[in-house]
Amino acid sequence: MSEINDLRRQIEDIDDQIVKLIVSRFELVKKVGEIKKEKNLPVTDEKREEEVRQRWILLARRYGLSESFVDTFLPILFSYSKIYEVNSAKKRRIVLLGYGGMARALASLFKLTKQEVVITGRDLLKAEKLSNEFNFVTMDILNAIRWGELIISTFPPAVLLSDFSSKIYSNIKGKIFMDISSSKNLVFPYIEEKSLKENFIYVSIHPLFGPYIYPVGERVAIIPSKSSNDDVVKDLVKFFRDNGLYPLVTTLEEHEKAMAIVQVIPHFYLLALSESINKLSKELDIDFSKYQTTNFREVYKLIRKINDIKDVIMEIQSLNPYADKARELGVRELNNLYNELLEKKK
Ligand SMILES: O=C(O)C(=O)C[C@]1(C(=O)O)C=C[C@@H](O)C=C1
Repeated sequence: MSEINDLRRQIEDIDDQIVKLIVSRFELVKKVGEIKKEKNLPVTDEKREEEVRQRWILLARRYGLSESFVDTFLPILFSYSKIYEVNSAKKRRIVLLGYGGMARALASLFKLTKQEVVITGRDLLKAEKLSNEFNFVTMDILNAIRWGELIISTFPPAVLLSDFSSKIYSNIKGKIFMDISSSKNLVFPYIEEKSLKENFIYVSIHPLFGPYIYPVGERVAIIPSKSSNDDVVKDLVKFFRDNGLYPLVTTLEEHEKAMAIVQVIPHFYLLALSESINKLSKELDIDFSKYQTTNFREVYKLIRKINDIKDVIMEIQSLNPYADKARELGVRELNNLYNELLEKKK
């Protein structure tokens, strides 16, 4: 036993050093973040991440560490580096409409950059619960939009198109309003028209990440409308960059096409895959959880994630204008593969 204890003491010594070294690394990363902010550069530098990864792989080979350790550890290290890199940004009066997962993700970023945030919605108790999590403030909707300067709605499309939201649109003259819908085909023209009529500035955004906190370095698509000019867009690009995201200015059409590729098809396959796995395991009467391969574990993680946000996923499937085309193609490709494999058997 004393031998184990002795070894454990040595392990603890090494842990002390690892933690100290990681913190020293973060201190340096923080300085990189300050320079990037001065130079208006985004937090994420994918090219540099690949360079760092290649160095780590060489080191791993030299010292006999498995490469899979590198590929598991480095993404975690990078994601925490990015949190350290986000500094306080110019203070804006931000109103978050809604208190779901995406509101929480955005609130966590605004906490890092020390923004002034009011969280509101139809249920003020729920709004208050989220506000308390980040030490922000809750007000009723009308007071909040009177106070705010940037209004970010996390409401679903049906709410954005309702009389309830019309009341908001008619009380935000001169302010910037953003929605975060994944499919914008219905809501964009509707809010754009409202913005021209009610004299507010509409810029549609789509955070390209899920409802997880501290999404530093993730992308956000920005879609200008007829009521926004170049200065507003430039200001928002800087705003999102300073708040730790990677802004991408695009058009409504390009956005919807891109989402057909990166959301509609993958979600469609994953939902079908989820059902197929469940049904086959029942039919064959096998508890597959005992037999998870590493790849299966990754795939199943994704399946669980998308099942958690099934409402949003079904909404995208029904609202994206290219969804029918994407799904038809998806089914056709499955059939082709099925036939190809059948042919091989003959
Ligand atoms: O070198 C940089 O630019 C950093 O910000 C540091 C670092 C890292 O942790 O090594 C973190 C994030 C970037 O995406 C790339 C690399």
